[in-house]
Amino acid sequence: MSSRADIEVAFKGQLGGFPLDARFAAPGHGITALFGPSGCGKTSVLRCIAGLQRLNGTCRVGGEIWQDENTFLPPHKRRVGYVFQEASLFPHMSVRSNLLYSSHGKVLPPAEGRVGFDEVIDLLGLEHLMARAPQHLSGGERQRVAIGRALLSQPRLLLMDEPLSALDRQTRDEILPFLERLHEALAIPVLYVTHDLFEVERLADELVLMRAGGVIASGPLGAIQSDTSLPLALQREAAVSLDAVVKGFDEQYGLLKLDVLGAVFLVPGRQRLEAGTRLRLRVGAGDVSIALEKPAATSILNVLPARIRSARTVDEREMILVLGLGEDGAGDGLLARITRRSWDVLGLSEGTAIHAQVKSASLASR
Ligand SMILES: Nc1ncnc2c1ncn2[C@@H]1O[C@H](COP(=O)(O)OP(=O)(O)OP(=O)(O)O)[C@@H](O)[C@H]1O
Repeated sequence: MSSRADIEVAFKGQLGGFPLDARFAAPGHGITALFGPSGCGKTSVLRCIAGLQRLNGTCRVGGEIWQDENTFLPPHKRRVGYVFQEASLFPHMSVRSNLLYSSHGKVLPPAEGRVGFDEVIDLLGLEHLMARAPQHLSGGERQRVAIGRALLSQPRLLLMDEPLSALDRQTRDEILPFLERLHEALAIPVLYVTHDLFEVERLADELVLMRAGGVIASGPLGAIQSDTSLPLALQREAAVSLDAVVKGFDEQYGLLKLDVLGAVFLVPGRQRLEAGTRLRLRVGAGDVSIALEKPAATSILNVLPARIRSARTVDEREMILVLGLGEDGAGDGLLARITRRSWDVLGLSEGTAIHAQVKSASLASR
């Protein structure tokens, strides 16, 4: 049974003149994003975890001690897979040989707990590229091969350092679904460094917020997104990511019915999806408004019973509210950015039962 503390890191020291003091715990499954502005120390934390940079501290992964006051395992004993911004493939080897590098050119037979060769090829869509040389691959294809090679080294932990930031937007959008599929199919925990909130919203299960060499908060994505004491919820583009399950499809209007905790959303769907498919919904704080009564006639598709969990003033004009979906407010959380005037005119307070009107919610497959 995995627990939140399957990955525990704490590093403290100076990198040149830069003080790093970073401590967090993360579960041994899913994607944990390390998010923060450029130069806040994200890469340095990954390098410390990989054993490539040595600072005082501790690092425990899945019950193994990689570093503590008495231990410092060298990088090759840590079993990490590392994916960098730029894919560094061996130029003289085919895609297939690159993928099989860590198993000395051999496809290992399937075994319990081992990432299978065919599975990786399939998940990353590499079948048709196997005989190619790296110089004949697009940037996105190269990065997919680099991810495959890292996975086939059978890591206990996959470290990804801005794996999409060297790619143009279109290529990034092509790769994201592959990362989402990996995340569904494989049990290897991933620490994913990014300064792109969009990637966090789409991929992360857990979030470690970093600033100036330190960790200001860490925990499940939804909890961090909707913590109004943190900077994320106060940003203009604040949003929550909801994990939803397809319940049905309205053929006539092309609408997907999606279950989240405490509500059912109707969202325009590109295609019919199997009931039970998992999707991620993004709901921006600016797309949610509040009604005390259920509006009798509205063009808004999603008008959802909810309760106000908490509220915080952002500036002289606006407030940010945390809502709990459902009549009892015990479901998933939403953020709503409203004016202070509306708060006063509607006589809102914490605990008030309201209707959340969601003007738009965008979909990403999981
Ligand atoms: N070995 C080192 N010697 C001296 N300074 C270092 C060393 N490693 C990192 N630094 C400094 O530590 C700070 C944090 O760097 P780091 O690359 O970890 O940040 P980051 O959050 O990953 O940034 P980016 O998003 O731009 O990659 C920077 O000021 C960097 O110059």
